[in-house]
Amino acid sequence: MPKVLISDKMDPRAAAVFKERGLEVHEKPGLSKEELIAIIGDYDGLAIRSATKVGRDILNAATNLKVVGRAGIGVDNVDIPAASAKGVVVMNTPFGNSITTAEHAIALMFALARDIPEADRSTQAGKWEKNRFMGVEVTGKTLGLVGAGNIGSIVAERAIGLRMKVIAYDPFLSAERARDLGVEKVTLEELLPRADFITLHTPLTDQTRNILSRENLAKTKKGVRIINCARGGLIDEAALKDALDSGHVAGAALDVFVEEPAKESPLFGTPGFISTPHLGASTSEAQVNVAIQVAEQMSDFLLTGAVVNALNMPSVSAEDAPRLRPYMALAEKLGSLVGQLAHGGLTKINIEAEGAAAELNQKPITGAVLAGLMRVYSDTVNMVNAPFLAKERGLDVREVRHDREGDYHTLVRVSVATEDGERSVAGTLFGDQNPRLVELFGIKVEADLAGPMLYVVNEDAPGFIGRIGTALGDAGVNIGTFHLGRRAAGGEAVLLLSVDTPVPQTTLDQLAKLPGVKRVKALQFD
Ligand SMILES: NC(=O)C1=CN([C@@H]2O[C@H](COP(=O)(O)OP(=O)(O)OC[C@H]3O[C@@H](n4cnc5c(N)ncnc54)[C@H](O)[C@@H]3O)[C@@H](O)[C@H]2O)C=CC1
Ligand SMILES: O=C(O)CCC(=O)C(=O)O
Repeated sequence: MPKVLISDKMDPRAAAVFKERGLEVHEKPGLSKEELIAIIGDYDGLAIRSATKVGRDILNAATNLKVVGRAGIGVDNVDIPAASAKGVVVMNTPFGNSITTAEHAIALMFALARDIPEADRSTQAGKWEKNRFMGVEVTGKTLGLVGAGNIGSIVAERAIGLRMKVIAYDPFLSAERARDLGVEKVTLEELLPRADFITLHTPLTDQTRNILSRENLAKTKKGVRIINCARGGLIDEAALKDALDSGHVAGAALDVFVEEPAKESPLFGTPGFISTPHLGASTSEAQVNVAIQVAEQMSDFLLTGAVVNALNMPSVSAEDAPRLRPYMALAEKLGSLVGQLAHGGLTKINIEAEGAAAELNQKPITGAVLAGLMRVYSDTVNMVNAPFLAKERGLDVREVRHDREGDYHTLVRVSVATEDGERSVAGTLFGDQNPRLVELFGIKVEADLAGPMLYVVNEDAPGFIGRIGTALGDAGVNIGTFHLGRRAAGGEAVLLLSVDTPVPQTTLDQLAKLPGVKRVKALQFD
C-alpha cells in the first residue's frame, strides 16, 4: 500500500481522502529539514503547501518518492528540474484557490483605497480621526493587471463589476481572450503610467523578477496603489519603500515577500503600506478545495498511474490510464530491447503508433520507450525523467501516428539511427493486453520480451540450432521459448530465446565462436 506524508498544515480532508482510497497517510506538519530527510525515504508521496521546501537534499533522500503534490498553485518551493531528474512527478492544483486569491487582491485594493487597516488601528486606539482618512473611489479608476491567467482574469471580472477600467499586460494574452474578458491589452510601458491601481498575478520567473523595478516604479502614475498577491520578488522592495516615502506611490499592499516568513522588513511601518502573511489562499473554501484535489490527484497517480496537473509529465486521464498501461509495458520493452542492442551513440529515435495505438495519447508511450531505452544506462530512469535525460543527451525524439492499420490492429514501432543505418523493432498487444515483439530489425518474429533472454544473429545454415541447444545444455541453461526469424532462406537469421537462468559469459563467448554467428548478446527484461 503506497505511503503518503503530509508535511505542511493542510485541511484534514486531504488525509481523509488518502485513507478512503486505501493509502497509508502520516500528517507531520512543521518538520525541520533534517527531520524530513530522515523519514522521507519511507514515502511514495509527499503532499505539501508552501512551507516545505523540496530541494535536492530532500529529493536525494527520497529513495521511494514517486510524486510531490502541491495543495496550491505556486511550485517555487519545489526544485522541479531535480525532481524530474529523480523521476518524481510534481503536481499542483491550479484552480482550487484562484477565486480566493483574486478576492484577496480585491480586498487589498479596497483596503488601500480607504486606508482601512490604519483607520482601524486609529479608531481602536480611541482617536476617532475622521478628517485624517480621505480615501479614493475605485469606480472609474484604471486597474493595471500584470498577468492575466487564472487569478488575473478573475480579478479583471470582479474589477469590471466594480465599474473599473481594466488594462492588462500579459505577453501570452490573445486579443480574443482580452476581448472576451473585457480588458484592454497593453504593453508594460503603456500600463505603468496609466494605472491608478496595479495588481500583479504572474509566477516568479527570470522574466518577471523585479518586474516592478526601481526604474519601472518611476514610470508609474503619481499616487498609484500597488497590490502583490502573487510572489515576492516581483517588486523591488527597497525601491518600493523609497517610492512610498517620497509619496510617488500612495499605497502598497503585499501578501508575499522576497523572504518568507517576513518577520522584518524596511517596509513595515511605512505610511501607506499594508501587509498580510501570504494569506492569498487562506479561506476555508480554498483550503478544502486544494486539499481534496491534491489528495485525489496523488491517490489516482499512485494507484492507477493517472496523471493530472503535473508540471513535469504529460497528463494521463483516469479513463485512459488502464488503456495505456499495457502500451506502456510494450513501449518500455521495445525501448529496452533497442537500448540493449544498440552499440551506443544513438542520436535519433522515432516512435510510431499505428492502428489503435494511434488513437492514444502518445506522450506516455514515448516516455515509456525512452525509460526502457535509458534504463540500460541507469536504473534510476523512469517515465518522468527519461524525456529530460534524452533531451540532455541531445537525443532527437520524434513521434509519428499512422491512423491506418497494418498487419496488426495496433502496433508501436521504435526506430533508431545507428552507425549501421536505421534499425527498428515493433510490437503489438495480444488480446489488447499482452505485449509481443513482432518485428526485429526488419525480420518477422513473435516473442514475449520477459526475463533473461539470448539474442543471436547468424547466417541461416542447417544444424545451427542444434549447436546452440547443445552449448546451452552443456552450461545447464534451460530454454523456455524459442523464436526464430530470417530475412530469406540461407540469409541472415535472428534467434531470440527465453532462458530460465542468465547465460554465463563463457557460454556467450563459446556461442560467438560458432561458425556463421555474427552477434550474440544476453538480454534482460523486467
Ligand atoms: N498569495 C497566494 O497565496 C497565492 C499566490 N498565487 C500566485 O499567483 C500567481 C498567479 O497564479 P495563476 O493566475 O493561477 O497563474 P496562471 O499561470 O494562470 O497565470 C499567470 C499569468 O502570468 C502570465 N505571465 C507570465 N510571464 C509573464 C510576464 N513576463 N509578464 C506578464 N505576464 C506574464 C502568464 O501568461 C499567465 O497568464 C502565481 O505566482 C501563484 O503562485 C496563487 C495562489 C495563492
Ligand atoms: O498554500 C498557501 O497558503 C499558499 C498558496 C500559494 O501561494 C499558491 O497556491 O501559489
